[in-house]
Amino acid sequence: MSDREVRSLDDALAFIASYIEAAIPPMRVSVSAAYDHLLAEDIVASVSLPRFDNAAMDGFAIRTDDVRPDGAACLKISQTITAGQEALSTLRAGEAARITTGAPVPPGADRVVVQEAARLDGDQVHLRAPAGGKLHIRKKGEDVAQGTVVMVAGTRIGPGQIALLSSLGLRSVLVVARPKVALLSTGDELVDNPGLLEPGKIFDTNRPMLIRMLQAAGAAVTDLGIARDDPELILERLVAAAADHDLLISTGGASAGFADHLTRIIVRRGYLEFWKLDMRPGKPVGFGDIDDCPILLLPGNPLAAAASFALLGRAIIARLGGKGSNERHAWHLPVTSGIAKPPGRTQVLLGRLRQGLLGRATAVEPLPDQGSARLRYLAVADVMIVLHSEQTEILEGDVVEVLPF
Ligand SMILES: Nc1nc2c(c(=O)[nH]1)N[C@H]1C(S)=C(S)[C@@H](COP(=O)(O)OP(=O)(O)OC[C@H]3O[C@@H](n4cnc5c(N)ncnc54)[C@H](O)[C@@H]3O)O[C@H]1N2
Ligand code: MOO
Repeated sequence: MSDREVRSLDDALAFIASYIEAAIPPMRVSVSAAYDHLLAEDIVASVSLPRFDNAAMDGFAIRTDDVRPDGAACLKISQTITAGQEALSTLRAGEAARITTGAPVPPGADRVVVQEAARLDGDQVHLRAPAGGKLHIRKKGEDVAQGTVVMVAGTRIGPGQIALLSSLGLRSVLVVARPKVALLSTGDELVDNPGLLEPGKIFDTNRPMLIRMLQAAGAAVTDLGIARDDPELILERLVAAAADHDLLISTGGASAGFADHLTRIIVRRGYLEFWKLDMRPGKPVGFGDIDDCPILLLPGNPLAAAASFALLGRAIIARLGGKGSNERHAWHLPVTSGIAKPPGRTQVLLGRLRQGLLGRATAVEPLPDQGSARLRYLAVADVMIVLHSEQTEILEGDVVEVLPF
């Protein structure tokens, strides 16, 4: 496809979907190392949970047949079973087994009576087990039946998923490998370390922000630091990183100025597949490859970098992880005030969520002062509002697409 054909955001996403054909291969990791990864396989329970009938309370395992009609029973304590032991002998008529929570219920027993309802008397126990009372037995497979699909591919592994995987006794799981992304800031004006700034310099804003956005998107980030506006130096850094990364991302130098080198650099070692989209901010965004490694050129203005990363960078990373690049993780919410927008381009605005009951977002407030170089509202925003190319006048209460920041 030539760069002429890719003009809209949708064209760009379709291009990315066809360009990145193969996902990076999934990897097998231990259950604990799978934390925060996406599962790359369905998990089928190879065992039942609970694995065996066990006591839900500390007390006595009994046979209901031994309970008198008035709910009382006097039984001989024939065995003691604690959690971790095996229940070997069958409970016979007239017997009770002293048992702890989690211990296997002996064959023959069909009920556990809590110790608060029992009184010991030598090797006898007097207890009350009225009809209709709780059985206090956790039955084998009542939680998870063997053969059930308990997690599907694509699930993000959090603490709860780790709990279930561990309970099933899995040693390892197949997860989507984190795409390795190298990030480079470009610009003579940029300085990294807080301290005194020489006249004309500014602190790098984009890289610290993008590192976190990349990590949140599931990437393993290599920080390539800042490169001066020197084409040879920028090319050298990108070529070196292309060898062992799945994606390169640059910020700055993406537009048309005499010191904007990125588009010219790329064509020396690869292709510029598309450049400049009908989108604001983020218009000068570009995509291509260097030594067969895809590269995303983000514009230098911070909001432009954030918006184009949210729309295109996340799509590339999702694609590398095996997803369709058009499946954006977005919400839809009504806006609290109207927005005027020219047709024919995608527009991204910063927004703040309005929370309703239980912190649920009920609406989104478009924030003012949306110049793409302005920083103040970046710290107030929690989302980006994406207005599509065909949308024009958005009225208060109209539902819009909202992306997490
Ligand atoms: N003649 C034209 N000028 C510009 C155009 C255009 O089409 N024609 N497009 C404008 C738009 S839209 C954007 S967005 C910017 C994008 O420019 P570049 O990607 O070439 O970025 P730079 O020129 O290097 O920087 C732009 C701006 O952003 C600041 N910057 C850059 N990197 C960082 C960083 N890591 N942290 C903080 N700030 C950064 C830089 O100092 C500039 O102020 O171009 C417009 N111009
Ligand atoms: O696209 Mo630029 O991103 O307007 O600021």
